Amino acid sequence: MLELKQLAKSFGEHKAVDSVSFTLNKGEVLGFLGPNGAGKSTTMRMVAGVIEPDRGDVLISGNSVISQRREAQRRLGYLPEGAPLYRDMTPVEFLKFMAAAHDLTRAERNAAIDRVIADARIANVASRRIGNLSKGYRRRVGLAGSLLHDPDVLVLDEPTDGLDPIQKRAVRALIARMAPEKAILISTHTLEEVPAMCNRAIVIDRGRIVADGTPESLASQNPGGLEETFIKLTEASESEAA
Ligand SMILES: Nc1ncnc2c1ncn2[C@@H]1O[C@H](COP(=O)(O)OP(=O)(O)OP(=O)(O)O)[C@@H](O)[C@H]1O
Repeated sequence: MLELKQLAKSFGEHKAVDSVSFTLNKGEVLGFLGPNGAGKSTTMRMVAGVIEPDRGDVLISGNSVISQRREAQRRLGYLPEGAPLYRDMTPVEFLKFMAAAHDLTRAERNAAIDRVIADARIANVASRRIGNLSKGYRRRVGLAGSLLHDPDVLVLDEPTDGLDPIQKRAVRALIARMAPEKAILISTHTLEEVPAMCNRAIVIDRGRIVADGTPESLASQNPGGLEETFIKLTEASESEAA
């Protein structure tokens, strides 16, 4: 469903993403892990077609984000880092706007909006101004927007950031419900939620993949579990940054 082919992006002299390749199949929920500045968001933004790679390509259900951009984006749901834009809209207005961008018919639109409001649990704030919502609710409005067109592939940049424990659990449950029909790529800094949410994990460091396996297999490599494996794989870049 999702294929990254030797994806690369530099900012000036700095290689943010350095030849990243992997394939994600239906039913896979991939935890995309790495220290600050490792290249996670840059990779996700290239997958979403927000920035162009210097080299490589991304196929979404067989469609290139470069040469078949519209078809590719039709099959992709993307939750960017941070809050959604359009702070002056209400969630319902934002979702109508997103539905129009996806060319949904009026009947499809209304059904889809009802579905994602329920899934993201935002009914109680649906008529308030987005700019006045808490960080967690804004995150959930963004998540609702990414799910509206029922995409094959979901790219979620820190979807549980800013959520309280109850809402984190609700988002994990939603991801688990959607997982069998989709390929889902999730970045997170919360390693404890990886085994609960993901059936595969990739660690990226200085723009390159340094580990790819199940959360259990990565955790079993060290007595301290996933956290110790993560630190060992990425400590060189931490000391470089210091
Ligand atoms: N628009 C940009 N211009 C210049 N440098 C950038 C830009 N976007 C990202 N970078 C740099 O590219 C590198 C990778 O950044 P990226 O945001 O992809 O990392 P990340 O793994 O998502 O980090 P974090 O966990 O902190 O969100 C960093 O060194 C960052 O400073």
